[in-house]
Amino acid sequence: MILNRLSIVNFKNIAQAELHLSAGINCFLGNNGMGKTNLLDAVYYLSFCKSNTNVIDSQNIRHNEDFFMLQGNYDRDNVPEEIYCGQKRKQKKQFKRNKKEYERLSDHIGFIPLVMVSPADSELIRGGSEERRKFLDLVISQFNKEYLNLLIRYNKALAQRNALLKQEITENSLYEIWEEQMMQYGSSIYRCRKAFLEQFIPVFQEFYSYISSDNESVELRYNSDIERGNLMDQLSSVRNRDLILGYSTRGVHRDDLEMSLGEYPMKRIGSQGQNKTFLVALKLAQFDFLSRNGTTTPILLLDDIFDKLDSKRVERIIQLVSGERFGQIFITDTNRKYLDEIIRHTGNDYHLFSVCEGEITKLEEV
Ligand SMILES: Nc1ncnc2c1ncn2[C@@H]1O[C@H](COP(=O)(O)OP(=O)(O)OP(=O)(O)O)[C@@H](O)[C@H]1O
Repeated sequence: MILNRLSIVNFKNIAQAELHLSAGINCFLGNNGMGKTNLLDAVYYLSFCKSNTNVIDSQNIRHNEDFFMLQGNYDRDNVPEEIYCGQKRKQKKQFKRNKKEYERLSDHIGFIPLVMVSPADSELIRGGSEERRKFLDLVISQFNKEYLNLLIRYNKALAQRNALLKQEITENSLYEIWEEQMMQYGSSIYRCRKAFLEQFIPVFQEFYSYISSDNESVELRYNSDIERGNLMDQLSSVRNRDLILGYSTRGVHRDDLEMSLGEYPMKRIGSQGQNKTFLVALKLAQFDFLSRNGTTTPILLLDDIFDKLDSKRVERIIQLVSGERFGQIFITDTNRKYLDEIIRHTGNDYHLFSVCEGEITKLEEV
């Protein structure tokens, strides 16, 4: 998937931009607060029909303006595709593919596959288990449509059981209906997560080793209550305790991915650079997985990922993403002098742009 041309009007601090992009690496350089992330967010928007940072659509309209407009002209395996998004204040957004408006935005999601790595993703490591389940669910549901259904059904049964617990109902038969469903859907969710991780973990480890030049060993371990035995039996055995707590303490809604560096938890002992490497390796493994299981190579957005990484690791990441497994890449950085040099050494096609107070200008390569 290649974004050849991007037009932006009034999106956040970008008043107007018309960019012709490289099919290889596109690098956006500028000081803090200039609009680099906003530009990547515009690319993200055209894939996911929403901003990665701001959930309220109208807040993405440039201050004191009435609308924003984004248009991307893509090459999807040699087929041209035009994606348009228009948002006026107090109106529903318009989203069109080749000038035809989508009836449901969900029909578009997945059509322009994209993976973004941004500083906010550090929650994946530092945050609670919910962040990691969200990550698993997002990646799996992008290629397995049935998975989303399983999650919906499981969550419904869980909500019903929790409602009984909150009302302090003690009749066993009422619980059993929902506990059976939690077991049935939960076991299927477990199998999907397990199968996904069996493919995902070796790729993640391969990427981490490459970026860290084999200096550290990292692990990802999947933990689930399903592995402790029959879920229905477990739920019935903890029912009295759950009644006191008012929520369900067993099930796949508590699954977690244990992340470790050597023998210790990553979030406790990892340095900032090691955490960043871990995160980049996770997201690149997500990219690899989507690429293998999807119909076209995703676009990769790397927002401000080089902060806290030493020059060796930056170089390894650039080498990795400019290799055959990756496609078109967008990178932001704050005027890092040697980034230009590293990219030039890869021999890939690349464009450099400067971003200054929302104005984007193409820089000539030296
Ligand atoms: N709706 C809006 N209208 C006008 N300006 C906006 C709007 N939303 C955000 N901004 C401005 O965009 C700027 C932030 O841009 P962005 O996050 O892209 O910066 P950046 O270049 O990525 O910086 P950093 O290097 O610090 O990450 C801020 O100055 C903010 O005020």
